[in-house]
Amino acid sequence: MASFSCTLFHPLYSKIRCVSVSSSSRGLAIAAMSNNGARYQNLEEKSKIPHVLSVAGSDSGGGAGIQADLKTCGARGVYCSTVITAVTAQNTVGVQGVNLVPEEFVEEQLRSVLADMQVDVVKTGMLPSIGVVKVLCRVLKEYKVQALVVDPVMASTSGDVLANSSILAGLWEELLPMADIVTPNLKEASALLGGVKLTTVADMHSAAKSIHNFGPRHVLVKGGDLPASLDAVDILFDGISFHEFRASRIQTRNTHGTGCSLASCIAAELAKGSPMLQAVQVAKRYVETALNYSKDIVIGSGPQGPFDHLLNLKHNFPSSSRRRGFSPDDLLLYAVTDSGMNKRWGRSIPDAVKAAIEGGATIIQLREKEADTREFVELAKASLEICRFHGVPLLINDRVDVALASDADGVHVGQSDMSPHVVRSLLGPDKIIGVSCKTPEQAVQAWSDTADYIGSGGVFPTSTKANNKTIGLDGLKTVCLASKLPVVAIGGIGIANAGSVMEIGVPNLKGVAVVSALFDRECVTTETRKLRSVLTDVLSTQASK
Ligand SMILES: Nc1ncnc2c1ncn2[C@@H]1O[C@H](COP(=O)(O)OP(=O)(O)O)[C@@H](O)[C@H]1O
Ligand SMILES: Cc1ncc(COP(=O)(O)O)c(N)n1
Repeated sequence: MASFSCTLFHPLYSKIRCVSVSSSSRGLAIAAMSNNGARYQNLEEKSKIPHVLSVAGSDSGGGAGIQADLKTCGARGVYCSTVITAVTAQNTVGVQGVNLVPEEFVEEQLRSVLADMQVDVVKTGMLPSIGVVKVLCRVLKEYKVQALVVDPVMASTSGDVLANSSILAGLWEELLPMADIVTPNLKEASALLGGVKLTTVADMHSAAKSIHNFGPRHVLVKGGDLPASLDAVDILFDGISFHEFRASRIQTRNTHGTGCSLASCIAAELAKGSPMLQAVQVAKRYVETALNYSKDIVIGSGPQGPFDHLLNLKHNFPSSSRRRGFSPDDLLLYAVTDSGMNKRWGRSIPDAVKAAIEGGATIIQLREKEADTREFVELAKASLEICRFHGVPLLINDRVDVALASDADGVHVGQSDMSPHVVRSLLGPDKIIGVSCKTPEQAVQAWSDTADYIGSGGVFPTSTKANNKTIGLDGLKTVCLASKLPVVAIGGIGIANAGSVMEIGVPNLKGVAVVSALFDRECVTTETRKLRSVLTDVLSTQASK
């Protein structure tokens, strides 16, 4: 094994550092580091967040080990600190190299974190030598934590050895008796039991019971590798009863790191205060969802890829139809669908969307006041496919749930709908949020509520919205002048008056939103094309001034 030349691990490094905290008690360490212990402890009570310490190896491929633990805890809303026991050169093909961190430096990392950082749960992964196991057990005896989760990592799924059998004695005699749960896969369970063959769910039951004799409070034997099993079955034994956790087996090559992620998710749930059974249940569901979500992503060319812990990669970057960011110019010709009108003309909503885009609409909003939720989601998904193909953003009127379920590009809300601030917290930083505003005060509020644009109107009387007060061109201009956000005008706008709206002379008025003038007509494409040409003429006149 290669030796370390990196300064980080140089023995001198510890000498030139400031005095380390040597208190053996977490509470004492915190008080010692504060000028005002009482005030600090008060703060601790108020803002304490669940904290998992992962003691594991680094996986350069980012799918397993420390990297999986960090991502899993992040996804579950739990803070994760790390003690690195080994650095591996690893990818989707296998493990090309392993470099061990010296035991003394593992100990130094452990003490740094445990003395200071209020760890709730310790989760262990790759412990590459008996020396590291012993150091860990010694240090853990000094610091009280709520729970210890042991994933007895011995080999990667590619079959490469990450810890040899010399660590077994340390597991049997010292670590397992301290563990609240140990989570071996079939091979690890077999190794812990001296090489017995495990090929059925019944074998998993008896293995869990035998491993329990080493002293852990719970044993979870994972069946990800159970041959010929349609489901992914895991067996938990708590010393009295067996519990079976079953998930459908996801057909995917992206299962690298499932074991690490399951264990760190259990640790995260325990840190939040869940009982063991519930923690395992949530963790199992988390892994299944993440695998299902990322079953088709392609990272690396080897036989085993990582999965998407944050359930986000595919979401944000569909390879062929990636959505670009929002631009105020998207507001130029804003088409708002109305199911009643389209039905009258014998058109489905996706057909209406397609026709509007072909005529030159630059953004689409689905406004469905009558559709059932399930139908609305399906309409949104079908419309989104068309919008993505043409690079046109799709927004949903009012229904944040439908936007989330369909992965639409954003939501438009009114003054009595969910606050844009809350919508933002649900949709995240990338989605587009629009707000209807009639007054300058509402426009200012929309900006501080993190909206992307405002819709202002009704500019002219309209039959589309009952009891809607009109603000006229003067009202529109007042709102635009107060707004730091781009504005789209709405309400009774069509080919005949769109020019007069765009000519009110405020630079942040970026376009017109139209319902009846496009969709209460026989040919949506023709009407959209005519309106687009009016708007293009206004823009070119403005540009030439
Ligand atoms: N293809 C799959 N579909 C669904 N769940 C799976 C799949 N493969 C593994 N799991 C689950 O992932 C978790 C980790 O199991 P396993 O892959 O056996 O561990 P390890 O990564 O330690 O080998 C278990 O809950 C297992 O049931
Ligand atoms: C650093 C490190 N720790 C753990 C694993 C096990 O993960 P898997 O069984 O999914 O290969 C790994 N491959 N690398």
